[in-house]
Amino acid sequence: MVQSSVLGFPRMGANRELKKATEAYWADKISQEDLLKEGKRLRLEHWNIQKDAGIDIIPSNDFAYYDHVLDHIQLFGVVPERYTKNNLSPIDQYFAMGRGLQKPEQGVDVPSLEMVKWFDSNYHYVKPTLQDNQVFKLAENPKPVQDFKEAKEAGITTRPVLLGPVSFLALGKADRGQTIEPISALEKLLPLYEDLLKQLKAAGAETVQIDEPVLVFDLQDKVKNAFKPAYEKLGSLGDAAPKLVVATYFGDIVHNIDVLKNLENLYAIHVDLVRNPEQISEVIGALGPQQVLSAGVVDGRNIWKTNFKKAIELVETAVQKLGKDRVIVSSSSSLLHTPHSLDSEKKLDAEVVNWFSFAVQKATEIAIIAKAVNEGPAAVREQLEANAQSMQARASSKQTNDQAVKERQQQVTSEMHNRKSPFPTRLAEQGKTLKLPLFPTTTIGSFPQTKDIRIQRNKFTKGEITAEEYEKFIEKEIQDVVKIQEELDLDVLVHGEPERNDMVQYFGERLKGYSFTQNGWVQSYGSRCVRPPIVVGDISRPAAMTVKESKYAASITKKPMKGMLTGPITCLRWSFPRDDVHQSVQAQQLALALRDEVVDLESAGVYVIQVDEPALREGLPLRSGKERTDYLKWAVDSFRLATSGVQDGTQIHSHFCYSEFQDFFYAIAALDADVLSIENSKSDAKLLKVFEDEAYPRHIGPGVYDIHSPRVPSEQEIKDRIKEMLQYLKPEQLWIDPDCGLKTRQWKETKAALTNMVNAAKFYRSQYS
Ligand code: MET
Ligand SMILES: [Zn+2]
Repeated sequence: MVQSSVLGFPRMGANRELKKATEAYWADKISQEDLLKEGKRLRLEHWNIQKDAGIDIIPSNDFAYYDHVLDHIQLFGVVPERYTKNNLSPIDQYFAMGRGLQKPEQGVDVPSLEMVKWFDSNYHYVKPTLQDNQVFKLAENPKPVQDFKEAKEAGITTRPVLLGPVSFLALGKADRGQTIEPISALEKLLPLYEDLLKQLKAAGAETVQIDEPVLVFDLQDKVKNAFKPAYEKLGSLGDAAPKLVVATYFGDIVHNIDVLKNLENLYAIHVDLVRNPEQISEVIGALGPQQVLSAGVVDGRNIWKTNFKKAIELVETAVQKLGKDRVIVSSSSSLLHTPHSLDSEKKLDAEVVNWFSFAVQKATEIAIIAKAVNEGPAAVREQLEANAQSMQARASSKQTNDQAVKERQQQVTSEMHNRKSPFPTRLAEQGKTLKLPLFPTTTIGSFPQTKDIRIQRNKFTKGEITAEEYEKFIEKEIQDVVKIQEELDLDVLVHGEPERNDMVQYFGERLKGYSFTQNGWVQSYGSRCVRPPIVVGDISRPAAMTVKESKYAASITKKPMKGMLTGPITCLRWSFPRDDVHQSVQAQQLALALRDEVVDLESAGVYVIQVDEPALREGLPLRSGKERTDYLKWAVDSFRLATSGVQDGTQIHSHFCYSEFQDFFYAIAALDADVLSIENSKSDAKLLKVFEDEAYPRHIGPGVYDIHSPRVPSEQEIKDRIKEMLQYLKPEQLWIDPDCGLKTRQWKETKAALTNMVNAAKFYRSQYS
């Protein structure tokens, strides 16, 4: 029989209970025991949901209190010494690596490990950080075994999920000052996997899902060559270990298929057939005579209902070649990237809600597809009919098509993508308007989103306060942050974004063509969740979106005020995009809406405008080639279309919260932004060399401190960072700013950190002028 499986389930809970519990724990409001209890409750709830949906193969160890890669870091003892020397409890050590820990009274002050995007998703994982003489050590009572037993006690036999050894290392890096190539440690790491697999088997696990998502990349030879021997070794454990299901997702693996050939001891291979359905025949061709195909046909990355007809056809193709016993129907990836359940959505438009499916519903879809294949369509006739109707209704809905938007798109010309003059001319003009000192200081936009802000916003949403009252409150907030920034003596101010619930949602709510959920939260990193809006139709801007607040902020200070917008690619990437129209079309619609906004800001007297594009890089197709070139072309075009409507004296900034520009530099340069702010505090300043090598002429503010952590960097630390930066960047080119916005921080640490930052900038200012 075809079996149904899920690769992973969202962790947060129906009402983000995990977020609430971890944050309460961090704030010393609940005990460690309470936190662990809540974790257990959530795991059980999620297993039961999947069981009730009819899923045959339910994952365990997909749950994590912060991040599943961080779980593996601790599991294998890849814990840098700075986190081990304070005798923290295991979970405190874990959180210290995830988010840093500063407890002066206990003499603890450690920054977090680096956190980066998980493939091309908006989930972030903590990077395994290795030492030159890395020693691995399997944790006692390993979490995957604990979780398996926990489920078993509750009567559910799960399939534990592990991140595979090759991916674990390939996704890691050498610690600062170390030179180890992580993959070189594979041989030392493998025995721990062997040990772990044996323990899982002893606990009763029959199969294990080993994720090797790096197989979708173009791999370095060293990594690629490491695969076969590693899995020959793990596969050779025979009955001493569970059967291995090697899972890949977010791309095709055809270019790496040779490493999986003739590994007869692998029980199954999982592939993402939503992204790359065409890989099915080659993957089937590479399977050995007993091996099983796990067919990922229900999208783990979006919220659209699965087209049953197509999915069933795909599974049938596999069944015809392999037989029912050698096919598993599955989610394409973990469902981590999709919200928990549609059940709590009471306010969605009735027409639109019928097009959606969240994690709980997707689990049911998987079970239905398996049933249709096993028992024939008649067994699920009603569901199939309802599904076909929904597909039909969406395709022909008025909500998806807007003629005026389409016409405007036809009128876009190539000149609309260019600023009036080249950068040197613009710089001179901007110098006259803005009169900035050397090493200008600024922040990235948001200031702490205090409890009070959230309370007032909630009251406003619920209609408990009037629009005027809310507006007054926002104005007061803006006054406060402007005053604080003036006191801190920052050079380019921001209004602090108090009116924004989220940098994408806020814009989505003001654009036509979008739909919103009440509770569609998706984990972004740690306890942080986002609620991506959903693009359902053609996009346009009925009215100005940010002008009121920015104009007000500019009116109450003599210093330059920076207007703050989210760029077209980020709006698109951090929404759930349509799957019925190419993303380049959606990006251009967003760009046109933002272009109007940029021009309106300028007309309102805002002469510095930052258009954030933190998602630009994550949208980069995972492999080089035509797909990537095409993406870069339309992504860069959409940014330029959005920002090129202004005069030379208006300064366009852009912001990216990552520093890996190596494969990407030309796109960043092609944006033609006057100033870039980038994340840099946790990476080697050497990465900035690319700007020097390429003689990048425009201005750059590499972040001087980490904003994910409450830790306050000292003035000296910031000076040291600036000094490193000056090895690669010219003084007249350098801006001083934090890595990213400060909305997740508290005021106390924010003021302290910015004071140190401004002092460090002033120090260099006096040195160089
Ligand atoms: C993830 S990038 C965030 C940029 C935004 N302007 C902020 O400061 O929050
Ligand atoms: Zn950022």
